Amino acid sequence: MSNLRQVLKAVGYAFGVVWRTHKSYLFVTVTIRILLGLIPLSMVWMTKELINQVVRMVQTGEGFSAVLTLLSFQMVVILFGYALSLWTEVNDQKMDNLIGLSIKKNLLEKVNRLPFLTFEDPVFYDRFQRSVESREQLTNMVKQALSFGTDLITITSLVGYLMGIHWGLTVILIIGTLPVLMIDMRFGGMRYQLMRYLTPFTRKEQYLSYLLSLRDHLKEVRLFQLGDYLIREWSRIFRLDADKKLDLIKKQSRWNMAGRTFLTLTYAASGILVVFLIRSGQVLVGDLVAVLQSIQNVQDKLTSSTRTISMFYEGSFYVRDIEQFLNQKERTTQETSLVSVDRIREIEIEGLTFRYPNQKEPAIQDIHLDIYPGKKIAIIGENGSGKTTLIKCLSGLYELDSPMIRVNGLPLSSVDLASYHRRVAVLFQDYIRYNLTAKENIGFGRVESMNRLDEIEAAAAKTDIDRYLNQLPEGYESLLGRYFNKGNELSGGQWQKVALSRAWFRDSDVVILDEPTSALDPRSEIDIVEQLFRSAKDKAVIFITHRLGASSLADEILVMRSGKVVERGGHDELLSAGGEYSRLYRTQARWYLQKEESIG
Ligand SMILES: Nc1ncnc2c1ncn2[C@@H]1O[C@H](COP(=O)(O)OP(=O)(O)OP(=O)(O)O)[C@@H](O)[C@H]1O
Repeated sequence: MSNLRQVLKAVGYAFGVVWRTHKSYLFVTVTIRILLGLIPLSMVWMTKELINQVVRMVQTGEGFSAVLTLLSFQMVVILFGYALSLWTEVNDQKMDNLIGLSIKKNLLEKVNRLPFLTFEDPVFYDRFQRSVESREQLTNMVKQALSFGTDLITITSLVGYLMGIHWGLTVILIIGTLPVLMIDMRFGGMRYQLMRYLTPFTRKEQYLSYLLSLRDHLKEVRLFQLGDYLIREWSRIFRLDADKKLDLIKKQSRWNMAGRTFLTLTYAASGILVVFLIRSGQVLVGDLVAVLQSIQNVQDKLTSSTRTISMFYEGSFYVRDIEQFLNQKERTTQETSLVSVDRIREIEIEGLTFRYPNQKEPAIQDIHLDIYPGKKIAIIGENGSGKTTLIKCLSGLYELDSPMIRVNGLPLSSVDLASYHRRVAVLFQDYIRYNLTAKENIGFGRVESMNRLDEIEAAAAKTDIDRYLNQLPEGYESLLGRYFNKGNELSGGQWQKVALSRAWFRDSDVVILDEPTSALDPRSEIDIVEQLFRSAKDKAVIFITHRLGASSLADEILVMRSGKVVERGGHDELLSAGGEYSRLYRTQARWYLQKEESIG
């Protein structure tokens, strides 16, 4: 009973999607299917009339024109049915497009509204993959439901005809079909469970084939000669996936064979019953052909309907996946109580502690920091000490329950994040190298002002990348990267300058940069950091760096270790304190001096 509820709910959901996307499609397609459903009965009736008419003609020598008329009718009905089937195909394709667009768009919009923390959990990616795959199931479900409706009309009309001949024929039909239905339902559920089990493997298989085929990955794969290893690993997973599916199909085939055998036996039983009816003179020869044709027709439709029901059952699990995905908790951006910020005057971080999902230890602990326009802050520390986590929290990527971050005196959780993000420019270590035009690469910093080429050029000039961009074949309209034809590849440092210009182009109060100069040559680094500080006089700048030459220009330096701030202060103050910062600074300075001496 609960299975039936689950199936009905899923079918209702699938139809709801079509109804919302295209009502007129449903009307057209339902009408066609009703007509298609009635065609088999009319064919059976015409066959019966034709045979009886031929028998009469042979007996009396008259009625040839009636035979011809019946034949012509049959021809018209056959052609009409064919035209309707073609029309259905076109309509089904339209529906595929509409549902595909609607579901994928809903999923992507949902992804866009999910809290960033959701993406830290691998289970999310499994669920997303299943939901995307469910799209096809949903389309199939609607198509199958409509064919099911057509089949039901055919079955009801033919069963009505058979009932008129003898009720026993219907009973035999039902007995023959039940086992087939049960087998199909059982395997529908098993197919879904298998797909669920295989999702992480399918994702790994896709990941390995990306490693083997994407240019950025391929460099390392080739040079470390990882090709054979990765292909072996990919084949292992592919085989595991394929073997499991094959096992299920083999098992299902055995059961289907048994079900089919039983069904064929019931067909023979129906035939015997009809022969008895002819012998007792209850039906004519024409009826015999029509009855056998009807039984075969109904059995075919019933077996395809059981497959449809099993597919509904399987599809209902997918619908549940989509529903669960779409019901995930979203970012709190829609609440009307959120306060919009036009300008960031101050950010206070007080006792900020943050733990990633499923992790025992917090990644950062008890951080205190005051940020205001004009202040330049450098964050340094060993790998994994929590620097990036701190700026992710500061950027509002993670929703924090307690008011550990306050913006203009308000907890970040009560600030409209979209308005906050408008006033913050962030550049992460793993920034995006958009394989789009140079104009877009920089313009994305303030997408609403993307047509202000003079400002884009000014942002490019700040990092000195304008000279390079200007000499490209189509200037700022040139494609960057080699992903598309006619793209222009940049060096690592040039990409970083483009990304920095993007951050520059953003009209922000706070600039947050995670190792913004890691790929730059020392000369460019000094120029850019000095330029940044000069032109961002009225902005707060927070930057992470491993190069202590750059940090020496900051007003306040935070030294992090194991998620905590272990030292803080100005460059001179920290140098004279003789702690971690001074040790690191002197080590780096000595290294450069030694290099200089050895060159000298
Ligand atoms: N998504 C995540 N899920 C779980 N743990 C994470 C995640 N991201 C980072 N961590 C852990 O949090 C800690 C701090 O990482 P974080 O990236 O903030 O360090 P970092 O100081 O920026 O390092 P680096 O200098 O190498 O960039 C590390 O121990 C890391 O393993």
